[in-house]
Amino acid sequence: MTNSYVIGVDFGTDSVRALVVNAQTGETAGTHVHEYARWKQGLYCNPATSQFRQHPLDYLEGLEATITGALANVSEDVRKGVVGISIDTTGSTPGPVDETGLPLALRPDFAENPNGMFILWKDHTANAEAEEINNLAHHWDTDYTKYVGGIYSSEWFWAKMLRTLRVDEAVREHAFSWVEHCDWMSAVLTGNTNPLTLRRSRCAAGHKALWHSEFDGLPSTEFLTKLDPLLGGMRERLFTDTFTSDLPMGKLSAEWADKLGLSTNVVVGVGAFDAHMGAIGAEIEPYAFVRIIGTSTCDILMAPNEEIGHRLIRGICGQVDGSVAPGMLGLEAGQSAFGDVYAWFARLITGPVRELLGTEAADALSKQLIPHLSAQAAKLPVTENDIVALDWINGRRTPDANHTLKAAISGLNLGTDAPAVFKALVEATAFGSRSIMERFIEEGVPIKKVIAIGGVAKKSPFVMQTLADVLNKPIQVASADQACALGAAMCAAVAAGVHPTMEAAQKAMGSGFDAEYHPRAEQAAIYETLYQKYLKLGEFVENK
Ligand SMILES: Nc1ncnc2c1ncn2[C@@H]1O[C@H](COP(=O)(O)OP(=O)(O)O)[C@@H](O)[C@H]1O
Ligand SMILES: O=C(CO)[C@@H](O)[C@@H](O)COP(=O)(O)O
Repeated sequence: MTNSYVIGVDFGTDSVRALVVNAQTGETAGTHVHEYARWKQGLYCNPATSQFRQHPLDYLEGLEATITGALANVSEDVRKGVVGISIDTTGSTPGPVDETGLPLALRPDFAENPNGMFILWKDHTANAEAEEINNLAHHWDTDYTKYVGGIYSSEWFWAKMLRTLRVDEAVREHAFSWVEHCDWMSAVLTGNTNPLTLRRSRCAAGHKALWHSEFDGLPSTEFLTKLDPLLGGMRERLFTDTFTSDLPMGKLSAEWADKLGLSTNVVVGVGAFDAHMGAIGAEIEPYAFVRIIGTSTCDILMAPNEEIGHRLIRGICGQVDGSVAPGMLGLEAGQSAFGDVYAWFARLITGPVRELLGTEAADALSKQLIPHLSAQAAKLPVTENDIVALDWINGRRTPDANHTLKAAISGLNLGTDAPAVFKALVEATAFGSRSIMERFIEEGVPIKKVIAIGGVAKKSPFVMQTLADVLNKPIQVASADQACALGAAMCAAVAAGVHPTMEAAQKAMGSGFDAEYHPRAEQAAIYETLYQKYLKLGEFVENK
């Protein structure tokens, strides 16, 4: 049998990667990673106001660089054998586009305007708009938030669009429609970016844009214009149908086939979010809880529609038929900051070093800091009197989204040193994870196993052991270094017809697990007490 190959492209927060994978065996034939040049310089962002924007040129450059890079050293047989490409991205990361589907920032008049760019998932500039959406939805005939946990978040599509239309007259005038990053990227490869006809992802639409078949698609025009007359006509300029990622978006355009050195017969699959395709790559199965642990966490659970579909799960990021695999309910939750909590602490320490001793010293320190703090923190005993911290440094995504919340650290004294604070921060991220797990269980969704993927899961045995102790459950870490890109490749294999179902693609292409963390009974018992303290501190901060 001749082998066919598929390409999975994973657009993360800081970088994008592509994997060329044998669709029969799952073996990697080529890979390439690219960092976003403008993002790396901090352009168009202002962390103090929670503004995080990404320029579409960063994405286009990354798309070309990663695919050509991943194909650079493969044989001619492999290149000719490529039959499909699928893309995942972060989300909700929407941007305004003109009538041709061109992101406004690609027009000369918007080239430097952050409001014409993609609004990254972690941008929380639309807190007020999210609150308005919640207030209106909770008093409307149909509560449009019911399938997204009952709370709309400022990380999502409508809040970001509404806020941008309000604050920027030029965008208001020129934004014909809006697209999610995952939809635009896949559309670009097909050459059809027309916002009225490109195939929109079920995953993005259902989890972030309040799309549901029960609502005949998006919320009604009455609802949207009541929210703000600025949204008048927008429903018609968006979409009614949505598509699951087993389906093709189209075929590679002549322009991109030429750029990438591939054929125009290559199928481009419908896009989805990184976490959802990552869950496929991590061989998700019903009631497995897959945690993508990196800058943030995104937690994905999949359950048969007939078993959970009738139940509304409170405070999560949505339950969407087909957001992971067709025919299954995909449930999403997560933490707005996980590794970002550690990154913040590292910046706190390296910041003055950078100013006083220069970049070289700060960079050298920065490289070693988290591994060093982890090693030191791992030596500390776990006691009931330890420092307790909250992980809400970028607000709380779940349970019960609230991005106005802030983090806190309690229990410091003159003896507290950096490893002790770092340990408390790691525990805080684990307690945040525990509260998500508890919510699923309280709502009647059992968790049969925990699987982890993502940078932190791969890099930090200390964090993973702490997490296993706090959850008091074993955690399996998927072997794939790039589980999201591998999941995208599996989706491409189904969209291109190599495998009939996601399950079949997982079976053929999955790479299993290479580490397992087991809870340590002594620490797990102490963490029961510390978790109660975490909940109490959270209650205090939330209600003060
Ligand atoms: N050794 C480490 N231990 C714990 N966290 C780490 C370590 N190295 C990096 N991180 C964290 O990993 C996060 C990046 O995760 P990664 O999965 O690589 O990226 P992304 O979230 O963009 O996909 C950063 O927030 C960083 O603080
Ligand atoms: O929220 C989602 C998906 O719904 C993620 O895209 C978001 O957490 C970003 O993930 P990363 O931490 O950059 O991997």
